Amino acid sequence: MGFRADFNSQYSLLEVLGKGNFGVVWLAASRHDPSHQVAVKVLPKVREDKGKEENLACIKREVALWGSLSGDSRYVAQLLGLYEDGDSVYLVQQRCYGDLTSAMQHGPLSEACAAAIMWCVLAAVRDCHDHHLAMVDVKPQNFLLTSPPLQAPQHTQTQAHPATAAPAAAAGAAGAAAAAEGSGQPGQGQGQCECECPVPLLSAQGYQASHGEPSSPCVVACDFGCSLSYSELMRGGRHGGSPIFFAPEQFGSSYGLGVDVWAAGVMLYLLLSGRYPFWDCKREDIKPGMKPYEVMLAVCSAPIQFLSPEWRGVSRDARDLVTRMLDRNPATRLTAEQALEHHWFARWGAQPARSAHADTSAPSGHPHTHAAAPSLPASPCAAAPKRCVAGGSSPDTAAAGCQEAGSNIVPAPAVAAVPIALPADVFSCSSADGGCPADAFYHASSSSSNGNGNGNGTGHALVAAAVPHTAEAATAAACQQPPLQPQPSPRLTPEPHMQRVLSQLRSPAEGGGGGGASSGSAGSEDERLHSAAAAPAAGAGHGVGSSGSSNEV
Ligand SMILES: Nc1ncnc2c1ncn2[C@@H]1O[C@H](COP(=O)(O)OP(=O)(O)OP(=O)(O)O)[C@@H](O)[C@H]1O
Repeated sequence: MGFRADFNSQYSLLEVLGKGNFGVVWLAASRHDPSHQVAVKVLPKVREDKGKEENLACIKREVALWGSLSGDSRYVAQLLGLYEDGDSVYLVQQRCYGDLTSAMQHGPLSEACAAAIMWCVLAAVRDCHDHHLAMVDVKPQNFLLTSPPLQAPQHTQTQAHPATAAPAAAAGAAGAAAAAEGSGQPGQGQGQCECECPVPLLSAQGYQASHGEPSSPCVVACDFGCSLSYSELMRGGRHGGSPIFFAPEQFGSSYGLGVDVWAAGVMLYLLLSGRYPFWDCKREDIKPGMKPYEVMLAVCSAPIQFLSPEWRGVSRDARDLVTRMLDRNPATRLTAEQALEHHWFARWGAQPARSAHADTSAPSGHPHTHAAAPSLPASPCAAAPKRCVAGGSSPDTAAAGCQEAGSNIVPAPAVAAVPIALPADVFSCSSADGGCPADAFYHASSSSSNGNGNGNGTGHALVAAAVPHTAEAATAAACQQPPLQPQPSPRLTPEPHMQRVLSQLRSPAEGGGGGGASSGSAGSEDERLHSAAAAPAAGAGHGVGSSGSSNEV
């Protein structure tokens, strides 16, 4: 393949970080400088389901797309070196700490946290689009944490998301905090600062780190196996990816870059509520074994609502952004660039107007390669509107309480539903608490991930403060505890052979030219890509059928 053949003399494999469908990701150290640790994805050259040549062509294609992006975007996991031997290919890359699902396992995230993460997600998508590439498989599993996640923080007991705390628990930990806050009514406290976040990015420094030089983003994109270049999109996109993140037009035969923004919208909904937008189930409870047509019906026609308890206390700005990203019309859906300019981000300190972050002097010529740090408030905690503890049973009660506490909470309006009859079980949840039995559906596209890649925080202890005695103290502790320092991870330098190998891979003969598609005029092509004809929702089924309708998702 033209890759270097001396992997073993350059790196030693230390431990398995995770397993994918086709390869194993190892933690490895440089033999010359053992403190230099990297992740290495080891892929077999021969796979049972593919001939060797076909398999190698797929690897080359993905490497070409990834290499081109990672050289230009700081929001994409860095590809540092390419090696091979008789049996395997070794992709040396930036060491990360598990994927975003690990940060979501304790329930919804605060808005501050979700904003920091979503900024990086959208910036990665934008950078892909600047390269005339659709990422296509935007989902939490494909964004890796650049710092070790906070281990199940003790303070979640006092700062549990209002909707995730069972009443009994609320009467205990959160209730005690609320009582001490002065409400005198356990479980009805309001105005709790939303500073919990499993991603170590709560401090002003941390937030800045996710936005500007020189620190690193909190998450970076990986896995470009489903990505499609401009010409591939124009020929009619394929049905790669995870259907639950599909945009309506993706069930049809033609789609454009907008599918990534839709998927990012699904992610944002998930981050803020722990639920998928079109199913009233918690993420882990989604009904297993849904057929593609069932997913399609929901995605194409179910109302986008914010009625579940998790949305109490979430700002109108956040819901507005979700709604605009989940616009079923790809022609009017926000672009990634427009989404980054949404005032929800400005609310958290980012001012990502094109003029603010564009760096047209960047050598690559890509205007977003080096984002300038937006101006920041002194502290995101100080600037942050507070999130209610949902003491009342109705959204109105919670809203009133939050408004008293200085927030802009309003009862959540439902987005108009498209009237279409759906099989009841598409939305049904089977267990008593509204949950469904299993999560097979969600994990269908990465079923063999074993979750080993979360990192154990070795050397990066992020110790939760002692449980505060009052809600005020809890707020203060959360806001004033020493800034959680993202681990400094300066841009690593790709090995010298990378440039040569990547340019070979990008040659037209290799067909890996997605990354090279950035030549030529962007304007009208971009517009077409962003709004490539969507299959009408009601008639979108043919696309699924063509990709094998009997397959479960
Ligand atoms: N650079 C990295 N640093 C740390 N952990 C990583 C890194 N890349 C991947 N991982 C972890 O390794 C595991 C497997 O990753 P991999 O990319 O092979 O999975 P996958 O998305 O299922 O891939 P595929 O479907 O292409 O086989 C995941 O759990 C992921 O969190």
